[in-house]
Amino acid sequence: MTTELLGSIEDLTVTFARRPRWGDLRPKPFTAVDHATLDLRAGEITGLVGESGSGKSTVARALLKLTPFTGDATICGFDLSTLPTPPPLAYRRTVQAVFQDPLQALNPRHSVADIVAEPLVLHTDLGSRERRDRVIATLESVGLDSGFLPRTTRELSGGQRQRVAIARAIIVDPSLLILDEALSALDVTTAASVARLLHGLLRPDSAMLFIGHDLAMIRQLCDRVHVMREGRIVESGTADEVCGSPQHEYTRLLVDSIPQLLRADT
Ligand SMILES: Nc1ncnc2c1ncn2[C@@H]1O[C@H](COP(=O)(O)OP(=O)(O)OP(=O)(O)O)[C@@H](O)[C@H]1O
Repeated sequence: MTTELLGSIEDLTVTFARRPRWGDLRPKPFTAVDHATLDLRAGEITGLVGESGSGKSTVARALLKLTPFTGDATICGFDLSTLPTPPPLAYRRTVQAVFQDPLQALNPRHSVADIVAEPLVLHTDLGSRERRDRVIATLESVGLDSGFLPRTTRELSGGQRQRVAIARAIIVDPSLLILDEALSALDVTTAASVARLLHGLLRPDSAMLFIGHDLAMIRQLCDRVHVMREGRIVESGTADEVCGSPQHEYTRLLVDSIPQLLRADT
């Protein structure tokens, strides 16, 4: 089955200036992402997996226009190389992101109602009544009821906070949702239930980029997978291909580190 291409990223390269050793005065270029090429397809969750420091978050930051890059990237018709920084509202509505630590991303003094409604204030001209209805419906879609509206994020569990972060990201119907280690801080059961929720939230005309280091979770959740190592994508394929018969030695190491029970084809 061929699916519509929603994002096309070719030769994405991000270079930072870095002092190689303590005391070095001159920073040297360090390539965090090295000619990464990947597609994002409508109706699919694409996984980006690799060990810590392999460049996954830097790919996400480049797609959000938070870090400069070279190469070509077109997301939902937006050519990122010509898009200004910061990107226009239309792009920020189209591409939303959820990160690992919702406490950092969500204002701890604001109520859940205000946090989830904020993108509606920014991106739509809905009145307060419509906004409230939409917030309640979106909270329900992530498994939270209206009792959460007055609470602050400090009063929530990690899983509930991450659901609030997801509600805030999806309330404006983004075409691409980037999840950068969004489940990594959750316990296994909560992570599994949020993963099921994400699967249910995927629309046929939207895509998700799921970044993580847990290949077992990636296999359960994603349609396609790209494996990153030291800034390069070393292997790409369907989740079953990559996890079931890994071709690259590094992917084999990742697969071998998954407990047997999770690896078994079920
Ligand atoms: N602003 C920066 N300046 C210099 N180096 C950076 C910067 N941001 C990231 N790096 C480096 O780029 C490399 C890739 O970092 P990145 O955060 O993308 O890795 P990651 O795969 O997402 O890791 P993790 O799983 O731990 O989040 C790392 O070596 C990191 O130290």
